[in-house]
Amino acid sequence: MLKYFQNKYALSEKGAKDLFHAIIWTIIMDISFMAPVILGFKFLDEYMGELLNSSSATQRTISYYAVMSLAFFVVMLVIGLFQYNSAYTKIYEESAKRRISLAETLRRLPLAFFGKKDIADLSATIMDDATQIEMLFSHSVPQIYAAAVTVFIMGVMMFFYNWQLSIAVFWVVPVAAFIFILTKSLQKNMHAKLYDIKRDISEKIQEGLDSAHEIKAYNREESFSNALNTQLDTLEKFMIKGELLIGAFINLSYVFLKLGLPSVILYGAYLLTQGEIGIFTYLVFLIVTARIYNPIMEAMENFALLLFLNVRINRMKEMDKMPRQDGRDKFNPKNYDIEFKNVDFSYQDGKQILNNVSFTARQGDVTALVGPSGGGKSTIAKLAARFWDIDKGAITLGGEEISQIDPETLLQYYSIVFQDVTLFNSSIQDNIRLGKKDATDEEVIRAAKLAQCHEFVNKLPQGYETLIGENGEKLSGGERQRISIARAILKDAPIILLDEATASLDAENESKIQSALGELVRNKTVVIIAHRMRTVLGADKIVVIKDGVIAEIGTPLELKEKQGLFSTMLKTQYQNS
Ligand SMILES: Nc1ncnc2c1ncn2[C@@H]1O[C@H](COP(=O)(O)OP(=O)(O)OP(=O)(O)O)[C@@H](O)[C@H]1O
Repeated sequence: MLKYFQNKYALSEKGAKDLFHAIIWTIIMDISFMAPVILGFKFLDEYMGELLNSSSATQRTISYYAVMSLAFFVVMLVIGLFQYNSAYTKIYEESAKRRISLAETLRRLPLAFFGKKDIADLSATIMDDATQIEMLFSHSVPQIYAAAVTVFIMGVMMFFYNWQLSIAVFWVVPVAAFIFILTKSLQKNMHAKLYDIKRDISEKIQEGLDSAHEIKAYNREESFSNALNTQLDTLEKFMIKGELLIGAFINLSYVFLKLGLPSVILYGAYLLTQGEIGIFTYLVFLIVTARIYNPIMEAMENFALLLFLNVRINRMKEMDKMPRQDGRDKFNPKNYDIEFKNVDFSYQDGKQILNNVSFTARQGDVTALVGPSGGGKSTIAKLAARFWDIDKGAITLGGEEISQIDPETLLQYYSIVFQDVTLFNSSIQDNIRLGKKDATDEEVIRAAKLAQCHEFVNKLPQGYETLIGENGEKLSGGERQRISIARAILKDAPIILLDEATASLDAENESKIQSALGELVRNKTVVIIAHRMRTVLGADKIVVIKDGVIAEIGTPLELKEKQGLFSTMLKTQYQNS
């Protein structure tokens, strides 16, 4: 049973146990709620009997039942507390664990995953789905199981009490359940589709927020909001259609359930007139019948919600299956040479991007990756830092395969300066300090000076304390890039991965960044994605990548003399400059 809960609802072992306890306590609570009715009848039975017999015990009977009622009240209160604790407190604890485990899954996903995968989808799974699941587990799941067991127990008791009237009470249940089950696959499909539509809408909104500048700059506001409105219209129409269709079926099954009470009234009256049952039995059945359908209806409503839960749980299971990156925490490479050995690689879409790539980037050398756009240069740089795991071959650092090293441990040895600099909405000082969180103010300023930041920072109103806005929006492109270089200088990692994207900068900014880079790369293993031939000519080794394979490899001089792709690129760039 526990294993079943674990698999079906993606729970931890403890979570499955807690759910089981919650169900048991809800059953006890449901049954205890029937107790006042039974007690009431017992009282009426005795009291009326005593009244009719003019017995003197009436007063004692009232006191006895008053004490019993009080005792039941206390017992129900205690049961209620246990039920609340098991169904709510424990389930919220499980939910907190679930969120942490999802976050842990995210932490273990390949870093590059976050570049492509929609963040809206991931955050929806962690926050929204986890909240919905939490609600359903505390409010619905225990109630469904408990209702089924409670109604079964009550049914058996009633059957033994009077089987003929019990048939009048329960004949409607299988009919209503049958109609309800007919809608199950309809509801399942509807929930899955609804979930997809909602996800698309949140992705669209996220996209709008991310590219608000571009949308404005290219005057796309109208077409963007039209597209969003169309999606919202689809959602509305789909929800109305689904509600009408499913609502019709569900109401039909409720109507059938309600037929139970008239059945008992009529059939009971018949049995009464035939003298087969007494008035007391008739009344007991009438009152119990009036109550017994409520848990069944509640269970049906909850069951409908549960179908929605499946969609969300499947989404979580999907996330659990994503490729995780694990590895050793302990790593002391004997040197910082990075070696690619016959590496094949494809992204998740399966299209092969790199084919049999082999080269070594030696410690103390600058290794430049050059080649036509889309050839695979950035992919190689990202693979060198284990942003993704490769399909074939090996990538080693200091002779050890990086696929065996925990990514967080590995990244301690890297400073990465890519084109798309990410800055945080805090002070310049904090943004630089990201490179080394315990750096002193002096160290931060030293790195800023080396990265040619000090001058522009001093001109800002609050200097290093100046808040730079979302992703550094208050800074120029060159300034943002120099801050990211300062960060890398502060980190002082032995390996530098650098996307030298300075082509679009003005001459002054470019030369400033050049001198900052010169400082950064001194005596390190440097892999640079080079766009300008000036940098390339100073490199120790050039690797020319075209269509995912190494077209040429050698020193600048060797490649110039070879008169191949590199020499053509060199000439083209000189002609254009
Ligand atoms: N996350 C990704 N998922 C799927 N394909 C990708 C992903 N990133 C890159 N690609 C594809 O891999 C190929 C190589 O891309 P990459 O960015 O490595 O090339 P590049 O040589 O650095 O190009 P550029 O000089 O234009 O930056 C391209 O065809 C690109 O479309």
